[in-house]
Amino acid sequence: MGIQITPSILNTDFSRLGEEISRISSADMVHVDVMDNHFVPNLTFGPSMVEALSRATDIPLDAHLMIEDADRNAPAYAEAGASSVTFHVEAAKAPIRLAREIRALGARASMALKPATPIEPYEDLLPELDMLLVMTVEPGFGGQKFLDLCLPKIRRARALMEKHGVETWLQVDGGVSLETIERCAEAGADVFVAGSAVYSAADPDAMVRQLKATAEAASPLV
Ligand SMILES: O=C(CO)[C@H](O)[C@H](O)COP(=O)(O)O
Repeated sequence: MGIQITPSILNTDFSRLGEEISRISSADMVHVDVMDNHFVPNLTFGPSMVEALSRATDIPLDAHLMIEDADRNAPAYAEAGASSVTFHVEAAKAPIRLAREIRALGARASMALKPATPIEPYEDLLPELDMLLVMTVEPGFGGQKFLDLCLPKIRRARALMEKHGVETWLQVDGGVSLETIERCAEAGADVFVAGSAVYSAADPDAMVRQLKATAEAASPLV
């Protein structure tokens, strides 16, 4: 699949989301940050918004669920039309069963790790996942500073994927910009969420293309 850029719409104008998405036509996916005001101290979208967005664009929706009780709540986002559904392992009681349920509903199953959550206890889950998300900020808000301390985890995750021989995508999310994307790509990430970097640019679509070219130049995978 190569390098993918998935702009986050978290810091856009929610009163005109369709237009905001039409400004990033080069995006590989649209990253939809779902927050429940419990798992994180912020509140955003629910399944009905994902369903509405799926009608507003042909770009696949990448739903990142920062919500409690993922086992019960995540399948609704696959049913709502998200192409990829990411649950947090910290909020899931039975991650393997949940990943299988998401796949059975026709979506890509993905699991996220907060900055302090290690990958090693979950390496046997990798064959069950289409994508692993390594958070590079504390989840909850856009516009935060990239945490360099997460880079070793990205490297370890890539090494574990090679060890298990899986095709799982490795996504990074939080503080990704032209300044930080090279470090993530060099460490082995291949899917990049970028919110403020894209939407604060004068031409968001040109920024998507520039981020992609920068990551491609730095990636050992391409
Ligand atoms: O998951 C998130 C916050 O919890 C956002 O996707 C992320 O922070 C994107 O915004 P930015 O690129 O501005 O950091």
